[in-house]
Amino acid sequence: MLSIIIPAYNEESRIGTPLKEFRSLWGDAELIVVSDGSTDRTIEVVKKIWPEAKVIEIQNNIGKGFAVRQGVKEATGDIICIMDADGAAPPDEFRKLQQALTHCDIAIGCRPTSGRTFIRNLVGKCYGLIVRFTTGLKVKDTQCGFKVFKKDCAKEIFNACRVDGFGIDVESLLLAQHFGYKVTEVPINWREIPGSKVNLVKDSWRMFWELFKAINTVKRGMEDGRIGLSASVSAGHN
Ligand SMILES: Nc1nc2c(ncn2[C@@H]2O[C@H](COP(=O)(O)OP(=O)(O)O[C@H]3O[C@H](CO)[C@@H](O)[C@H](O)[C@@H]3O)[C@@H](O)[C@H]2O)c(=O)[nH]1
Repeated sequence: MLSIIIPAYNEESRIGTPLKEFRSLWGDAELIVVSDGSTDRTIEVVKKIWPEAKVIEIQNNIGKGFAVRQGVKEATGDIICIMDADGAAPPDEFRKLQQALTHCDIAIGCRPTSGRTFIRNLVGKCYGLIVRFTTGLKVKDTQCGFKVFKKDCAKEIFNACRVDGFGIDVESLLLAQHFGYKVTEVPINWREIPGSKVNLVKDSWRMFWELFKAINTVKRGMEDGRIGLSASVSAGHN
């Protein structure tokens, strides 16, 4: 079974299209939408299109990372897909990531760079370089909002995650690297959808701070034994 987790903050105008598209192809999936502090009709739109959806509503706005962690806790599917609410990833791209899971634990979309504004591209490239330099991660597109995990691996990783904002994308991959999970990047089609919630000034600072925090959390977790090799990897099941 597939669980789809969507962190959503004031997404009434964007979430409808991807929900309709995904429902037509993956209608049996368990959909979990996590909204923290949305002040618009996001939840109504979700319930109208996908009445069986599990909706987690939190009163205050905390951030995408916090929302994703709550969603993963609730997920029961064997495969967990975490995706953005804007519908940038066409639904049939899921097949490519699902196929990749036959030889890895985490498959993440790798987006074409066309379609983004110059400044967004520049900030994204600088952030990516700093991430690779400070963490040794080999992943090119850590921030892609379309990622698929095997269930146990998602549960272990997100249970150890601590950051609440957009830094979760890097923290989860950093933990995957430390636990010894195999990550594959898969080139996917992508549609740039207007209406991003990312504030280039405020969120960039927060993402750098969360990168620093994630590196430290992993380091401390390894020192105190909270973070070690994953149970399945150390048992040789991988
Ligand atoms: N629950 C919740 N969800 C949030 C919040 N902030 C953003 N989100 C959700 O996070 C997703 C990504 O936000 P977008 O508004 O679509 O921004 P984007 O520019 O397309 O995001 C890109 O950059 C982010 C930062 O690098 C990436 O995290 C994201 O996956 C994507 O690549 C959307 O589903 C949005 O609703 C929040 O505070 N709470």
